[in-house]
Amino acid sequence: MKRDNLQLYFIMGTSNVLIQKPLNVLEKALQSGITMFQFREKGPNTLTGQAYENFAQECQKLCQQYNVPFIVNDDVELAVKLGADGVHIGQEDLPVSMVREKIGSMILGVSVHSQAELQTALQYGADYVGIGPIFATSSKKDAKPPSGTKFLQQVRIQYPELPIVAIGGLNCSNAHTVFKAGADGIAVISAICESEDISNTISTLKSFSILDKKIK
Ligand SMILES: Cc1ncsc1CCOP(=O)(O)O
Ligand SMILES: C=C1C=NC(C)=NC1=N
Ligand SMILES: [Mg+2]
Repeated sequence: MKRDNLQLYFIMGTSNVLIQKPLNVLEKALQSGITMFQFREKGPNTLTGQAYENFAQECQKLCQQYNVPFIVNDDVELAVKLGADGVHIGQEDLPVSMVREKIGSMILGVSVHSQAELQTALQYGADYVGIGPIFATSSKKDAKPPSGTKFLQQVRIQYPELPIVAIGGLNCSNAHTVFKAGADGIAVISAICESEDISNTISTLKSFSILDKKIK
């Protein structure tokens, strides 16, 4: 995984897409240039069983067509079964050590909210860390309170080379702040799922990271 893969990391499940069809939203996002995708089918009235697996497979197929890494949230078994490009786990999921054993050299992303959680993630060779929620979000029911960019800045200073993606309430009007704080990329759900113009939203979100590189 290259740090650039994290630039615009789209996360979606059926519960995040209100009107359009989830697979149409994903295809549009892939055509518009997302750089990584996370399958996150979680929460009330989401797909289960064979339908769940089929949906994941459809998403994976689309990502393969556009040569974009396909990451599975939480469900390590599914990721291994599908031969996904990676998994993303939180601290409440399987212990990071066990996951690394199960997935071998697949991409391993870990959510971290504290120095202790960061050390655990690094100890077991996380390929990237997810830091957030930066701002308030309604896409994750059990999200912790918004942390702002303080912890993000701290981690960047401590680990200049660590791939970091910021997440939580990110959109076209605030994404620039997390790139300035040192994130390699942003992870978004609603900014894309609820966008009136997905390609415009995506090109705007991506512009901040290129812009910041020039400014730096
Ligand atoms: C999965 C997750 N983890 C921390 S916040 C969040 C939800 C992000 O969704 P949105 O981009 O719509 O705020
Ligand atoms: C909670 C999360 C934090 N960060 C990322 C990238 N994905 C998640 N599901
Ligand atoms: Mg989780």
